[in-house]
Amino acid sequence: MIQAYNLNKQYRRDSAALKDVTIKIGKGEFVYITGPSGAGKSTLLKLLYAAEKPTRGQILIDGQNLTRMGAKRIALMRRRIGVVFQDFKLIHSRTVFENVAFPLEVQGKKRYEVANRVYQMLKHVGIEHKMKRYPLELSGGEQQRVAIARALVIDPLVLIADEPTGNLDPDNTREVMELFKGANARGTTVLIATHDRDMIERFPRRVLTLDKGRLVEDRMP
Ligand SMILES: Nc1ncnc2c1ncn2[C@@H]1O[C@H](COP(=O)(O)OP(=O)(O)OP(=O)(O)O)[C@@H](O)[C@H]1O
Repeated sequence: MIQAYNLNKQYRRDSAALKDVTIKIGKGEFVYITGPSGAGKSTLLKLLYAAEKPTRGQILIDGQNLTRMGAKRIALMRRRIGVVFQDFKLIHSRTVFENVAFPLEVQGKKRYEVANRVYQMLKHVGIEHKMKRYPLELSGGEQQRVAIARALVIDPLVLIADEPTGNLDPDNTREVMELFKGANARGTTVLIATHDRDMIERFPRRVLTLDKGRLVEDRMP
């Protein structure tokens, strides 16, 4: 599903955020990316969802070479990737419902289908009673669930989450993990960057460890 070969990323000439990272992640896998602060976790994810370009190396997603795609094809590929950011990146001027509807509208789905799927997804993450509220009227855990609903509503091929539980209490963390596990059980490949050792121990899965931009360990549970 995801193949990355000899990925290098230099934001500045004199330092590399990623050095020769090669990874293969199969369809339906659930993978953690861990490592100390500054190790390159967010950078790796950004390359995989094409928010940044590698300085060197190749990325194939579902057999398609991301590094050779033009802007249009990248936009099409992005529609198949759900991303959950640590700071949620919800649109504050839109309601919860509108935030989750957005990726479906971009796909050109019909209005009744959008309404139906958004409602089902909000119910799934347990936040349908707040669908008319605006993001800043919600707690951090609630906003996180909206962000997850927005990522999952498109039934993504790949779900990418950067420190998704960084600001959550243990109960919310558990619920978020259940949502990710559910998406994974339905066939979505899941990639999570995290510092949270507890989470990895509680839900053991494959762990890729980065350190100073290098992949230093690839461990199966
Ligand atoms: N936009 C940028 N411009 C310049 N340097 C950057 C940029 N983004 C990241 N870096 C540098 O690249 C390195 C890797 O950063 P990255 O954010 O990928 O690490 P991380 O493992 O996700 O860290 P954290 O756990 O603290 O979020 C760091 O040295 C960081 O300073």
